[in-house]
Amino acid sequence: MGGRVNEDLIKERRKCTFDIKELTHIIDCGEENTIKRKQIDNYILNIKELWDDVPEEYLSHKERYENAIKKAFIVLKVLRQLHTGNIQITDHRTPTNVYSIQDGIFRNVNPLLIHIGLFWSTIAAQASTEQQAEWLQPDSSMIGTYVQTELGHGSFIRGIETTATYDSTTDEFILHTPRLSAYKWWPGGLGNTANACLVMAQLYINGTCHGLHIFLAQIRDFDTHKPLPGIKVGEIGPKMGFNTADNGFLGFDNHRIPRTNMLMKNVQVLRDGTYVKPKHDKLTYGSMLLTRVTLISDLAYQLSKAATIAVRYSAVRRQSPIKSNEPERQILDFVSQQHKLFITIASSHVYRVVGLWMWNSHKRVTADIHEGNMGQLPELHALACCLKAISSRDASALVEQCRLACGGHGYMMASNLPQIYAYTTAAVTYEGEYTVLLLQTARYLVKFWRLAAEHKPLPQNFAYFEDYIKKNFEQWRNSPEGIIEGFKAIVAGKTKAAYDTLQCNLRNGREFEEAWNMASVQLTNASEYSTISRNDIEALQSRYEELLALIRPNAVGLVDAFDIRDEVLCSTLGAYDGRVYERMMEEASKSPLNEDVVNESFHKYIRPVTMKNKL
Ligand SMILES: CCCCCCCC/C=C\CCCCCC(=O)SCCNC(=O)CCNC(=O)[C@H](O)C(C)(C)COP(=O)(O)OP(=O)(O)OC[C@H]1O[C@@H](n2cnc3c(N)ncnc32)[C@H](O)[C@@H]1OP(=O)(O)O
Ligand SMILES: Cc1cc2nc3c(=O)[nH]c(=O)nc-3n(C[C@H](O)[C@H](O)[C@H](O)COP(=O)(O)OP(=O)(O)OC[C@H]3O[C@@H](n4cnc5c(N)ncnc54)[C@H](O)[C@@H]3O)c2cc1C
Repeated sequence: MGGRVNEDLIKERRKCTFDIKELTHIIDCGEENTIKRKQIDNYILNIKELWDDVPEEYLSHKERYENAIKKAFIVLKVLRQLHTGNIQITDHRTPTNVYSIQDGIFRNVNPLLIHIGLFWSTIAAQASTEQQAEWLQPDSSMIGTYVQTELGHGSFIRGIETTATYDSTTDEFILHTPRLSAYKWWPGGLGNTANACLVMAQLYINGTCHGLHIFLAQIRDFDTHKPLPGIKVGEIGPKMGFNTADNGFLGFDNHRIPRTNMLMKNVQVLRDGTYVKPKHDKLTYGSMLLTRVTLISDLAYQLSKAATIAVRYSAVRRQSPIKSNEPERQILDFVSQQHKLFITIASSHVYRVVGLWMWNSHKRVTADIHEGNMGQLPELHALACCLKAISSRDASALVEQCRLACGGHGYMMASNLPQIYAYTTAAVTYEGEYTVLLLQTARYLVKFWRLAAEHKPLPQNFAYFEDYIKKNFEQWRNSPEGIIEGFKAIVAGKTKAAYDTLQCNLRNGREFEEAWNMASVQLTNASEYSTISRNDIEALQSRYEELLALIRPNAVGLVDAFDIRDEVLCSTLGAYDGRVYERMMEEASKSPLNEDVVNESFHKYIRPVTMKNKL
């Protein structure tokens, strides 16, 4: 759409007091990354076949999938070309990767997301060198997915019922789905797209269960794409979002795979059935750990999209004067509106920085694990669980806040805010449900509180538990250091309260697991523990309002610095030029209900009723 940029946005950009490009480079971790990102953006966004004539909301469930799969294979080809050209596109230090561009191309989810993101990365992390050499071929026929969750079990994966039984006479595993609740249910791309999968199953050798292991299984013929004998596979149906992801179900009827299809980097089953244990029980859960870490950055990016849309719209939208004799004001001038939006911008930066830090920590800990040192794994797991849970919950709440901040127009699909919300809120559940993950972190904290309570030595990271016990916390100070101290007090107080309840339940004769369940609200909820006083809260509130006023002239500059192209934002409300009403009218004209001046239903159903008495 050509035309002038909205006058209010022009003024906002003139008001900005910092160098927008400089912030973009900081967000991208350096100017060279910004340049690389823009090159990839240009390259991909110039592929004409990736753009829709009809907005995808008007397509049927089947058409949506077919449209998405067409695009997915164009993108896959590009990915392979870029890889061949040695362009590193999967570096999660920054959004300088092809994943962010996909948001625009699919306006939904790439059906190959799990193939690209989880299938290959799990093989790379958990298959032996020989297996990798065989499977990780650039021209592989495999389109895979990650198949873990079942109808009956998602959170409690030890309860998974699919079995992989070793048959030493044929040197094979027999994959089997013993009952309905054991059907695999949810994996992305499983419904129609994948011809292979990594399946999580209980390993049985000579009648002994060795717990969960990962197996590579072909499920469809590479040539005809028909399900192999003994495989029942299909798609699970429409969802709140993720509708192009063909999430699927899968059942095995004594399906045989070679022994060498178990992922054997960390654990092995030998030809004679000997089981060689891994160095750490939970290395099999490594893909979940990695995806949780990756998600923090992805959620930061979703927040930056929502903030860009809502802030630009709020600068363009004028409604009601503040003083009665004044013209109507930009809704961005209302302090309550600033409160809704600026927190979203800030949260995006927070999770971007934390996501990057976690990504680097993951790299470091993985390198240690390769050297046989598992020492840092529990802390990384505890942090990843907590941060994935909190970032997804915050992101979905803030995206929804941005949608509401756009009033009625935020309810339009063409604003793209409903789709961003549907995408973001799914992350609260998948890859470890919110409460379940918080309880994993609580388990870790309680362990160290027990050491503190028993006056045993604590690692440096937990020294503040001891400070709390000795009442060494300083009075609240309104400064970054003071805020960190305040958070430490909250964590220590919260952990102590939960620990005390746990102990009390145990003293009352409860078994540990039951006592844990009874304390679980305290284990997950924030509590009132703080060194902060009522006066401090009032001081903080007025400081906060001062800061809102300080940010106000830079609001549009701050979201421009996210540097998200219109083709990726896909929003009538958030485009760079701010021509909101023109875009809304243009989008409305695409509705199939506007194709005929009089819809045929009028003659069939309306007219016979409304004209009845007049005939
Ligand atoms: C890469 C490119 C992608 C980029 C794009 C990103 C966007 C992605 C978008 C969409 C993707 C959608 C993907 C969705 C995929 C899925 O959802 S796959 C399925 C995921 N499922 C889950 O996450 C299940 C959650 N449940 C669990 O993880 C486990 O059941 C549990 C951890 C809750 C409990 O496991 P359990 O075996 O029962 O352990 P416990 O007895 O509770 O604890 C035992 C000890 O093990 C430690 N531990 C647990 N997990 C880990 C781990 N991952 N790593 C290290 N350690 C672990 C735990 O702390 C206990 O330690 P202690 O005994 O010492 O206390
Ligand atoms: C969009 C989407 C994509 C997905 N993609 C994949 C995929 O590619 N591959 C795959 O294998 N899976 C996938 N999943 C499945 C996903 O990982 C699971 O849905 C998720 O792990 C939650 O498990 P659940 O559905 O069993 O929830 P449940 O565990 O049944 O949760 C229901 C409620 O019970 C509570 N609860 C459960 N256990 C406890 C406990 N111990 N203590 C306290 N409360 C508890 C939860 O907090 C929640 O409130 C996907 C899911 C979605 C929504």
